[in-house]
Amino acid sequence: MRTERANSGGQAERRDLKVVVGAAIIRDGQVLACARAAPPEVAGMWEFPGGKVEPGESETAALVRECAEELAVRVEVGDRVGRNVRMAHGRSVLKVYAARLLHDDQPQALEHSALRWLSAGELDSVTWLPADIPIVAALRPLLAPEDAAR
Ligand SMILES: Nc1nc2c([nH]c(=O)n2[C@H]2C[C@H](O)[C@@H](COP(=O)(O)OP(=O)(O)OP(=O)(O)O)O2)c(=O)[nH]1
Repeated sequence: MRTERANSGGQAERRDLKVVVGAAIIRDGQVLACARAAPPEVAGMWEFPGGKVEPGESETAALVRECAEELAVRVEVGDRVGRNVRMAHGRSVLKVYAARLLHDDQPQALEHSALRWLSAGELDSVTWLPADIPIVAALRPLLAPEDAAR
């Protein structure tokens, strides 16, 4: 995405803002959380499946592609969850969308070290990447209050 901002001299300067999209895949009132396998600084922290939107690609198409690459699932992308979260000193922005699995596809951890389905009461049981924290708060009301199996 191209944006403009004023530099210290008050002049507008162009810069590229990278968009990272994440899918909050909800099934039976639980959201799919994914543990990053790399890089080492964030390995073991939890995120939504997704990644960078490629040039010319829509955010929806990027989510469909990333979910297929990372989890081998087909998804339908729904509404935005939470706000835009600036990352990397403002050079990128995280946007999360609700999504649902299609055709009874079962997620596989092709690129993550673990996958977990979390109810609202379980959202705090994992350490989320810092940018995800405001998104997780917005997600909470969309989920079942607790693990239905308990
Ligand atoms: N996918 C994803 N990335 C997130 C989340 N929260 C968060 O801070 N990030 C950060 C981690 C990374 O710095 C960046 C996304 O990078 P990525 O490695 O997943 O992107 P990608 O799949 O396009 O990977 P690559 O082509 O650059 O290897 O956004 C999240 O919930 N999901």
